Amino acid sequence: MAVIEARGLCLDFPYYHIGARSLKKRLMGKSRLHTDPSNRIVVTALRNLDFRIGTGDRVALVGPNGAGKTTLLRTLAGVYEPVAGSLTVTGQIGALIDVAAGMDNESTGRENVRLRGLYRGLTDAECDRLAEEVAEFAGLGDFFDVPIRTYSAGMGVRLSFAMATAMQPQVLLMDEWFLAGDAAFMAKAEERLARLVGGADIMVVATHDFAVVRRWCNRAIRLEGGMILADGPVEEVLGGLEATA
Ligand SMILES: Nc1ncnc2c1ncn2[C@@H]1O[C@H](COP(=O)(O)OP(=O)(O)OP(=O)(O)O)[C@@H](O)[C@H]1O
Repeated sequence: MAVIEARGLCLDFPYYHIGARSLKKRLMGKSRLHTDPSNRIVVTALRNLDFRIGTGDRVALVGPNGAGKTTLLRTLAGVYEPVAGSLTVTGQIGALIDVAAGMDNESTGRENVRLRGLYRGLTDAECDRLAEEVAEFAGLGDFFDVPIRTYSAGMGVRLSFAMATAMQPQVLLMDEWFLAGDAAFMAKAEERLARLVGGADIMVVATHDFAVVRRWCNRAIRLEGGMILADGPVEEVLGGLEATA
């Protein structure tokens, strides 16, 4: 059974390159910036978050630009380490967050898929099958056997999507880029996405698109300034957001 539990979760980003004292003074008036014990400026991206997400929850992270949605997703995926509080994620994670995350630019599409499969503990034959399956869905033709640094943005999305959706996770974490494919690809992708979401115990998606929230989610967490302003059924949380828009 999959569970995500956060207690007093906090995350800061240090700004290493900001050294000038006058600049520091100017920035310090802003509420999310402060200095750490080493006198570096840090921005508080997530503040004191408490929540529990359990099996069956399809959660939308909503809120304005800079609210902390992507940072929270990446923290759930283990990309960032909290600076305070605790976070427990039980269940195998599948992340559709950064298109190129975990990919080697100099390797081909096929090599990248095989590497991912080996990392997940698949046998050689299973990796071959996985590569064939991804190749067919991504529809990259001969480009599947060319280094991925030569891919266009759309080709990168196709490969990442096909790869990320080829293995069923228990905890599915998604940023809204999955909607960015071309129309023909998305028509094909939607069915696969629905299967992936249906097969996951937990889904968390960061999005600005209320239609996406209403279609795919049963719960929404509203973030602003790195804090949780509301957490509950979709209509309740979106209603609060629409009222303040
Ligand atoms: N790598 C980073 N280094 C420094 N600050 C960062 C970094 N990533 C995010 N931040 C800061 O953390 C805060 C939250 O950003 P985040 O990207 O999580 O917001 P978001 O809600 O996903 O916004 P958007 O809707 O614009 O994608 C912002 O103040 C941002 O400037």
